[in-house]
Amino acid sequence: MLSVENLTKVYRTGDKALTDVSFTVPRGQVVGLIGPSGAGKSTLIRCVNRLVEPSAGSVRLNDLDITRLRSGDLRRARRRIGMIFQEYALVERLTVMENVLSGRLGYVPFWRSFTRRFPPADIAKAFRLLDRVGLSAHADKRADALSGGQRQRVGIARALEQDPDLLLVDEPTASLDPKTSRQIMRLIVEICRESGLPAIINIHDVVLAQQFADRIIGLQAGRVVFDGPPAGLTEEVLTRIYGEEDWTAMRQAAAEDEAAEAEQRDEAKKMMRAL
Ligand SMILES: Nc1ncnc2c1ncn2[C@@H]1O[C@H](COP(=O)(O)OP(=O)(O)OP(=O)(O)O)[C@@H](O)[C@H]1O
Repeated sequence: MLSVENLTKVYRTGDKALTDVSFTVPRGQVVGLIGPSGAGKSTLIRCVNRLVEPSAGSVRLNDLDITRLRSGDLRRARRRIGMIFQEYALVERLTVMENVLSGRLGYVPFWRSFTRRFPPADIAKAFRLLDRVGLSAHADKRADALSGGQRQRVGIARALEQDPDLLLVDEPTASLDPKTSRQIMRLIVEICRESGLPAIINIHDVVLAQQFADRIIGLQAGRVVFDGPPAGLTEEVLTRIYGEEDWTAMRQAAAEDEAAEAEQRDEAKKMMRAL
């Protein structure tokens, strides 16, 4: 379980990015973190693994107070926090398998990581994970030969190879088309449920968050202004989070996306009929 208590972050510039943020995420729960640009979503995700140092408050993962750890212990704790990124952060010239195994780098001794000699159990686990994310046929391909959706699947497998107790996911679908975005969100949520992993997903696409997350936390100017089930995201709540103008624009964009997808499906049908 992840427990965030009264988390506050003031950057050196004086920007107050988070104010008194508190919530707990139980095992297997996927939280969609939403809010307008500058609301503090990235800061919150980064404060959890202390890539950004919180100014006050605490972050606990199971029995470990992450906010009190010193460098060596913090490094060990970070191994247990899997991260999935918008731009996948793969090593392009390495194979899919090597990228997944790099999730173990925090665990293997330096000489082993240098020679890339991983224990058989790690390799067996990587094969199982590649199978789970639907990439077993691609294990030996170079990462730069994959599509965006496939790359993100590698990113997911790499995070899981770490044996994490928590997943932090930063805009996982921002570089993907709508259909692939839904597949990736579905995969992340299914995996979290199967393995009892708590997850926080920073996601700007409200429709996608609503469709897949178990719970939504809405940030506005660094404060939690909504914390509840996806069904609770009423117009009034969305206006509270995004303000009138932004929310209208976002719904318009979602409607346009949907229309574009429908058009693509029609085109595909026409082409099939013409064959
Ligand atoms: N390194 C930094 N130094 C100073 N201020 C920062 C820094 N990073 C973020 N901020 C400020 O903190 C606030 C929250 O930013 P943050 O990036 O966490 O928001 P966000 O919700 O993730 O936005 P976006 O959706 O645009 O990524 C903003 O006012 C931002 O300008």
